Amino acid sequence: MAIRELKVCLLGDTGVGKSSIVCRFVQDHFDHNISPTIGASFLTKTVPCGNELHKFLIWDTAGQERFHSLAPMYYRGSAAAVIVYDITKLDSFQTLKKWVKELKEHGPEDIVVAIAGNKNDLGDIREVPTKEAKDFAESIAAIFMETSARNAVNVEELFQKISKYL
Ligand SMILES: Nc1nc2c(ncn2[C@@H]2O[C@H](COP(=O)(O)OP(=O)(O)OP(=O)(O)O)[C@@H](O)[C@H]2O)c(=O)[nH]1
Repeated sequence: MAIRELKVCLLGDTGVGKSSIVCRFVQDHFDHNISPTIGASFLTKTVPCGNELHKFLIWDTAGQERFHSLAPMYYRGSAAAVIVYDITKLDSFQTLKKWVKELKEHGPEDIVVAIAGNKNDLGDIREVPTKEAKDFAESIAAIFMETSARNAVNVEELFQKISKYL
């Protein structure tokens, strides 16, 4: 079976759950005490897609502001970017919009953008309405999903969608 390599990077505010999403996807594991990423980390996972195998080469970037300038190294050359916000933090949705703008200005022209509203297990303290995020995603032709790395909701599905798009 042919193996296709797909480079994907994760972007978004610190603490939104980028590493947790990757950890759920790659290892099917969740860690309440996961440490903030320093610089970036790299993981891979291979999944079947039709007659092919898709090998995701995943760059999980650090969301802390001091690492912002490193991000272009990871999104340049990426086939897809997953931009993550935390549904319980309106600020993280504003940060997501800044990432969308930066990708538009400096990212690869044909990059597939997926928006993930993470921590949807915390719906009772939600600050970002689903409709607002969905409408925004539609306006930029991005994939949209609300996920929970903790409860393994829509994480696999998110990467499957990206896989199909690519
Ligand atoms: N309730 C809940 N907590 C989550 C979820 N995903 C991540 N967390 C928690 O949120 C915190 C931050 O998660 P990380 O995965 O380190 O966030 P990050 O976006 O990678 O952060 P940086 O590495 O600093 O950019 C941790 O305490 C996680 O356990 C989720 O789906 N639900």
